[in-house]
Amino acid sequence: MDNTFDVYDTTLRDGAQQEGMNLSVADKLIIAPLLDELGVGFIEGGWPGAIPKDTEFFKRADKELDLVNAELVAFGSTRKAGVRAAEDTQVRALLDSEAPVVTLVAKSDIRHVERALRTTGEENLAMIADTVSYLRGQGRRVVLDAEHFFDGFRYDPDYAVACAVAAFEAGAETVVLCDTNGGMIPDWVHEIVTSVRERTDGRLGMHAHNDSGCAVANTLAAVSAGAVHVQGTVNGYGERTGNADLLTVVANLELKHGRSLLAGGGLKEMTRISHAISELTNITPFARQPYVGASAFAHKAGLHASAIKVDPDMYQHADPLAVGNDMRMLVSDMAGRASIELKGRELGYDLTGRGELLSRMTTRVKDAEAQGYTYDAADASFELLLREELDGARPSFWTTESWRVFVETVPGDPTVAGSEATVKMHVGGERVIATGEGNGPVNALDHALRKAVSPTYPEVDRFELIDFKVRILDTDHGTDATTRVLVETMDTHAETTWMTVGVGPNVVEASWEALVDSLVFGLLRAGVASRS
Ligand SMILES: CC(=O)SCCNC(=O)CCNC(=O)[C@H](O)C(C)(C)COP(=O)(O)OP(=O)(O)OC[C@H]1O[C@@H](n2cnc3c(N)ncnc32)[C@H](O)[C@@H]1OP(=O)(O)O
Ligand SMILES: CC(=O)C(=O)O
Repeated sequence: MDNTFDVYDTTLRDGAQQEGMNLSVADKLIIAPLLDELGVGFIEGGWPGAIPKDTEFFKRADKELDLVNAELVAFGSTRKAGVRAAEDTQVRALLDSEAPVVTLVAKSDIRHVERALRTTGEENLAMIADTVSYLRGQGRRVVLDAEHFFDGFRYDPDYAVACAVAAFEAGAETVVLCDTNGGMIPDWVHEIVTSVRERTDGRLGMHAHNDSGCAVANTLAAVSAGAVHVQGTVNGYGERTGNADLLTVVANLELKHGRSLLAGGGLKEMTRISHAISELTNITPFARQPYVGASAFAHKAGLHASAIKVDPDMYQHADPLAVGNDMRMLVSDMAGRASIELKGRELGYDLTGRGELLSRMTTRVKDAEAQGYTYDAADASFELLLREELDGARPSFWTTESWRVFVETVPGDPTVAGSEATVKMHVGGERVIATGEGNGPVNALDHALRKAVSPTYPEVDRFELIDFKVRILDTDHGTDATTRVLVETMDTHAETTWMTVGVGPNVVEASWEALVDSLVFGLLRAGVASRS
């Protein structure tokens, strides 16, 4: 048996079956080269003949894609019952796609054959054999996805194995055992794959869905039982709870089993490619995704930080750089001096040997967090606090004398709804009074603040507020509860973002604090000197 190991990506086919995902042909043409760059061996592009967009994708892929590492695969089903493979329109569409590899889905659970296909077990075996040998005769490499294999095997092992044997005898290079309903657990998978290996000597693969939460573990169990082909999707996209996350599967096989699977050392590109594909699918990346998630190597507990200071391996199962990710320190009420020191280092401040300062900072962070501040989400506010401790005073570009805001609504007249804010400040050596209008009080304050400071600090015009989150902290206090506001700001020139936090007895006061800090931090980061 050929023991070459296949990494087979089905993001563009099974991944696209995820609720809410809608990939255009153009999206697929951008994602395919990213998968190729990752170094997978196979890219399943879709089902030509069934889905018009996929037919179009293969037509354009033939001309527009220049894959270096991967073979393009067309997916489709075996011929229909009672029809010759050569006359089946779906099979014809697979050939017309010009893909060098075809993956056929075939029923391998006798109950599905009889109840869903409404045909006999014998005819289904003929459908598999005919379609595989016809495509082989047309010069295509063929993989067989044995649908519902595990459930089918548990019900009637002889029939499930007969489907695999029919495919091998007709020339399929690999039979992929599919946990289509995703309900398997690793020990069942290991036992079944082992048993199938005892009954056939062809190449076996694994295609797992995540309904039991075990898709990655099931894939690894299949590999340890002898499977030599793994299927999955980037970021675990897929129908219902998704497919096995191919990134996690491959990272585990490379880093724990010591195999080299991705061409061109693609492992190091994994985090970047995962996030680039999230952008294209328009699905927010999952922060806690193994290996590539933003939180995958983020440490919050003070005790972890104190050991990490000695050696990062003490609290990390793998080197984040191996998958193109990075270690991050989170500062919160769980921080200790080591957390502050490491966070400072991450932000570019060497706090080695500054024991007293670290103790003061730790106390300030814990006290502020007890009031509702949250620094693990607001690095910029943490840095301002640190600067204050280091310089002996908070960074300052102006002083605020007062601000006020009022809201006007006339019931029944939506044109009157609006807010107006006035700020009185000392900026650039002058007393400035500025007003701003907005559709709400925070918007009006933001306008007034910028109007007051931008003649002296025109840099603020490039700072854009891109996200604003409000959280009521004492939910049992109703309208007089403490409010926390998180503001995300972007420097449109530098294309960097930062988060600031404000806490107050109401949303407007909390917002003011977060807004002021966002501009102050932006000016500091842009290297602007105080002109006050
Ligand atoms: C487990 C998986 O995820 S497999 C991939 C599933 N992906 C998709 O279904 C997406 C693309 N699907 C489609 O566009 C459509 O469902 C199509 C074109 C495939 C079929 O649509 P229709 O022709 O309208 O068929 P309909 O939905 O009525 O029934 C499915 C037909 O496929 C047949 N069929 C189902 N599985 C198989 C199979 N493995 N081999 C051969 N025929 C099959 C059924 O028997 C039924 O045939 P019938 O028309 O003779 O009754
Ligand atoms: C083939 C496939 O997608 C499945 O069985 O889940």
